[in-house]
Amino acid sequence: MGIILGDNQYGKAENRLVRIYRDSPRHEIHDVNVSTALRGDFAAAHLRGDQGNVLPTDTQKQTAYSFAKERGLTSIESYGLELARHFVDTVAPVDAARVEIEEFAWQRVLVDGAEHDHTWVRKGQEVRTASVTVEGRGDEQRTWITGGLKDLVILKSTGSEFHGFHEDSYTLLRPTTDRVMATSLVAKWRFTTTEADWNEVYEGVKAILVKQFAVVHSLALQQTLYEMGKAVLEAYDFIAEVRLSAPNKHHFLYDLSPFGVANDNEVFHADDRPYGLIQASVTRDDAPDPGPAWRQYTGLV
Ligand SMILES: O=c1[nH]c(=O)c2[nH]c(=O)[nH]c2[nH]1
Repeated sequence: MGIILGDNQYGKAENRLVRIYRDSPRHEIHDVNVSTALRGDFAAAHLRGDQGNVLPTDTQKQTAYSFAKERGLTSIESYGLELARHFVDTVAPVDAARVEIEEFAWQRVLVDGAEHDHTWVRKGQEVRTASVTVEGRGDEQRTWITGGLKDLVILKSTGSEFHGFHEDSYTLLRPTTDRVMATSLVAKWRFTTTEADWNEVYEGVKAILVKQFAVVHSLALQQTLYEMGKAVLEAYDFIAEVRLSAPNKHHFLYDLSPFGVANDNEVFHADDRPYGLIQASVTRDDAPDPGPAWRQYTGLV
């Protein structure tokens, strides 16, 4: 029997970094959580404790902070690309680098109706995400970029049905033609370009996802997810695939009949678990192979 080392990767996870642009009185802020991982020739470290090929995770951290100034941080996709390329291009044992980033949004405070230059409140809304994977050097170099969002909590109070489902001897669920539909959406999309107006695309994709959730008359969360992904692919020809994961945040009609009180879809128990977890990927039929685009490091993005 032989024992071999399998897939491995290592890096510094969750560097909390805030980059402030203060070149004019109106400052800009980017509040991110960056994780870097290196893949390559690290067998000696695992098999013999030989660190000769190992760029310390501390160095990866220092690079992440310095690059926020040296290379800039105006979008998480472009910043991730700079970092990932740097590790692959300059560290010989590194075959591939994976950078995963979460961005927390801040909203300018309004003072007397005007946006303040250097004060924000944290937006409680969704977290923006991105991953960049760079493999190989020179002409052989290949790059995969994904964008995304998570924790986008969204609810519609009608326009959602669920009936006609398969029933067996364990089925208790009653069909409904009018229910609350709510989720905390996780969406990820895979780019086929390495150059885009990343911030504009992010806002555009988010707007499409939200609009579809609102306007699609839903016969199931599955159908809504498909329509959301499809609309994104129709709008952006440089996005090849959209992956969606949506917990069905059940709102159960509360039984007020013991009190002789009518409840016509007005009072609900918002249950937190268990929840249906609906996941779907929507892809172009000619999408290029995803390669390592979805090979995760932290699992946060
Ligand atoms: O949109 C839904 N999809 C399901 O698969 C499902 N299953 C369930 O019990 N409720 C729902 N709702």
